[in-house]
Amino acid sequence: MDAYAKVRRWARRRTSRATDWPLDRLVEAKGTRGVSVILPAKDEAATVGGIVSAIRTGLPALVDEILVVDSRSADATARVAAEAGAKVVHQDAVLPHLPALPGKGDALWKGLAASGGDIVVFVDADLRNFGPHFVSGLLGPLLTTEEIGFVKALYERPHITENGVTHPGEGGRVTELVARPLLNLYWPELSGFVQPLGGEYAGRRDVLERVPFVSGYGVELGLLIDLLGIIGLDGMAQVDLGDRVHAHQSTAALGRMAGQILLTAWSRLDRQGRILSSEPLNPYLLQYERGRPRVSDISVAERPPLASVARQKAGRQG
Ligand SMILES: O=c1ccn([C@@H]2O[C@H](COP(=O)(O)OP(=O)(O)O[C@H]3O[C@H](CO)[C@@H](O)[C@H](O)[C@H]3O)[C@@H](O)[C@H]2O)c(=O)[nH]1
Ligand SMILES: O=C(O)[C@H](O)COP(=O)(O)O
Repeated sequence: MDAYAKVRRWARRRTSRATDWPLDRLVEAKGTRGVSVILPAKDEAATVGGIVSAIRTGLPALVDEILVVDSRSADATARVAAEAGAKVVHQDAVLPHLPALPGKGDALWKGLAASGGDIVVFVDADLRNFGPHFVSGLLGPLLTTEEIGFVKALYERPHITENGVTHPGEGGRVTELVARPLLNLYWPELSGFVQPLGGEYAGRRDVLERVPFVSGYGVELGLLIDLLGIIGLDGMAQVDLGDRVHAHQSTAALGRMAGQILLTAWSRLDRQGRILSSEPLNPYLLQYERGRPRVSDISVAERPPLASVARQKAGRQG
């Protein structure tokens, strides 16, 4: 039996390219719906301004709100983003009655809470080759196909070394070494997503508010798995955006990211009743830096579906 027949059928039906979605068609399809673009940003002063400007000047008729969530930056991220024309909120200032949590997933969830669009696009703030097609491409299937509730980007990912040497197709190490094997093991229906960990995706607010957001780097894997349970594979699509160039993290940092992704997968297996956990998982990771041991806390917490949280406390305007 061909285990991937369903995935191939889905991929044929639900994969498109950014060039399939011309702007005039999208603006017409948008109608009166509001679109918010949310950028989680921790120390991204070097890139966030250019991305905000490109969205603001390139997609004035398509994007109603650009929101940068300053994720405890130590640099000028907030100022640069505001000067480029974004609305900026600090991660810990949104829903401040809740205990603060660190991490990208929490920044996204706070962005969802503080934004107002009917359709929400998430874009990483460290992209080096951003163009407006990142946003318009993701909006294409959502604005034109009622049954689609979530759209994920796919792209080619080079690995660029510190000396500037480019290795085409070698980016996405955690994707290839951890996420893809995990998905194929336990959720093979999701194996058609070419970039399951990519930070660029979009969804309908009413869909995104029905799923939890893992606080750290497990957020993308958690969303895919949880959305599969809510809207099914056919409610999801992917769009080819071409190439994506971003800032690479060290191997040790990617080890901690991989740990958070494994913890997220484990929590979903547990929730789905697919494992019997007799003792709590160890939330620490022991790594060796040039032979020297270093222990990191890689634990992840979770935010509940936003719909279950009092809306008036979200700090929304209007
Ligand atoms: O505590 C944090 C950490 C990161 N970020 C931002 O999140 C985005 C992506 O973070 P980054 O550290 O650059 O992640 P990558 O190494 O690029 O990891 C990839 O894989 C992760 C795990 O799935 C995804 O979350 C990322 O979007 C994806 O690009 C960037 O804008 C960061 O500034 C935050 O807002 N808060
Ligand atoms: O998605 C991933 O696998 C991580 O972001 C690592 O990507 P990189 O290997 O391109 O840095």
